Amino acid sequence: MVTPHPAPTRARRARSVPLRHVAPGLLRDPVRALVGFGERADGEVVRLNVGAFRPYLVTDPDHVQQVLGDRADNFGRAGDGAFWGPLRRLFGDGILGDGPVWSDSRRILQPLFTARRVESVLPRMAATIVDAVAELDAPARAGRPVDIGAEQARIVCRAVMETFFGDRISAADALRVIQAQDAIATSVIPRVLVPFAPLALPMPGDRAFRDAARRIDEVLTPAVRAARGSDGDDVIATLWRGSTADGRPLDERQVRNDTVAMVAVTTETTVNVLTWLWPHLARSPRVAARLQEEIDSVAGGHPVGPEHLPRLRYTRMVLDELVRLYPVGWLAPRQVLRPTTLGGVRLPAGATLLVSPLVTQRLARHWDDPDAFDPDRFTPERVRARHRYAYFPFGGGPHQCLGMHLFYLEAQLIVANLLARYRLRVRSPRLPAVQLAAALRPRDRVELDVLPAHAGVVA
Ligand code: HEM
Repeated sequence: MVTPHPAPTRARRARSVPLRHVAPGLLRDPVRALVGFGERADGEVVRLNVGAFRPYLVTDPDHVQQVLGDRADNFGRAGDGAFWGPLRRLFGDGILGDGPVWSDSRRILQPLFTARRVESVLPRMAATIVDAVAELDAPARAGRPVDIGAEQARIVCRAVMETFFGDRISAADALRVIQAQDAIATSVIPRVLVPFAPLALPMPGDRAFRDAARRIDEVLTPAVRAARGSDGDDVIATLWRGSTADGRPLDERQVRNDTVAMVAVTTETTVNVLTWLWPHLARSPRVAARLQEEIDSVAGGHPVGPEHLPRLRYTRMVLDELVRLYPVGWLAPRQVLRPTTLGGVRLPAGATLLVSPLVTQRLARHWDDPDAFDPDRFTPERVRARHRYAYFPFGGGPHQCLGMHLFYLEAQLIVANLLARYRLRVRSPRLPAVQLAAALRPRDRVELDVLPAHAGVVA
């Protein structure tokens, strides 16, 4: 049922939070500055006074629920507004958009990522992950440190390209796409920071963005064309077989747009978020010991497969805590479609709302000691006691993330297999700084020494 929209008449204007309160920190420590905005809002819908750009910040779980879920029909994701406008130059219309085109893409892609469907590909995915992890034997033998972000990218690309893209894109090509995505993520920052600048106005980063988008198309367009008319239950063949609500087949543009989007979301999300795990474990020896103990007792030093996952409960809690602190989809901007009110505040049509799991998930009014890494926040009792939208790393409502099941199962397999086979030691326990690009990503590399967990590993 759609909740009626409150009449805009009796509402008040939003309180304004001026930029000078937080500007000094915005460049130095953007996460702290954004959470600072959220703390100042104190649960109200407030207006951020960022020069010409004056979006509304929505932090309270009840309000988030209305925007993303209950009243999502009045808060659109489409438009050339904050964030999505610049990214549309790469992803076009499709699964990362809104309206009828998005709805066709969502209906076609959703069945590929249900819990059941992901579980059905798990045996194959687990075998690939076990193999890809074992390639770390070489640096372990040589005593050579590894860049764990690069290793995770290698492991994820192999696992996902095989199971969701039917090997139509080689792991090497997928790594090339990831490199171009890295360039996209950083070159789009000026436009994310100055969201009111028209796209026609040249800005720093535009050329790098265009070059990277071209490199992505050079890899993915041939794969898209080759898959036309073929069988298979992979992402690209499924898109070609899909049709619009009025029965027309998708055109090449939409298949291309959705392929580019799905390669991006299946790769950089998991790769980026896992990078923070290792320094956090080094800084929280009790968490590290409990995680290791669970993996050892469940898998007994053997490769970890799908049959072990239901018993890796603490591993799952560690991942829950990781995406609380580092929700890759850190910002979900929305546009008000018809005048309405939210939390007693008047919202005109066209206004931009900023909903951010990064902010709500670090607010002291909802989380004790919010910056501490504490997986025990995710015991079933504590989860039940919390508002559904105090924690929404995967969004909610009609645009809820398609990849949630994939993320948890894949990440559990990667982490558990790494720790079943090796002892990983970070060279520095310093946490990588957070870069707020199109997705949230670590600004610094994390280097690890790889030691064999038992004598059988490095013969
Ligand atoms: C740590 C991992 C991930 C996080 C934190 C995450 C987070 C999110 C969030 C917050 C949204 C909602 C955006 C909005 O409401 O505007 C979203 C959407 C989406 N995610 Fe994820 N995601 C992750 C991994 C994945 C993976 C592995 C996939 C692969 C299938 C994926 C596919 C998608 C898609 C297709 C959408 C758009 C859905 C739609 O608009 O209908 N995500 N994700």
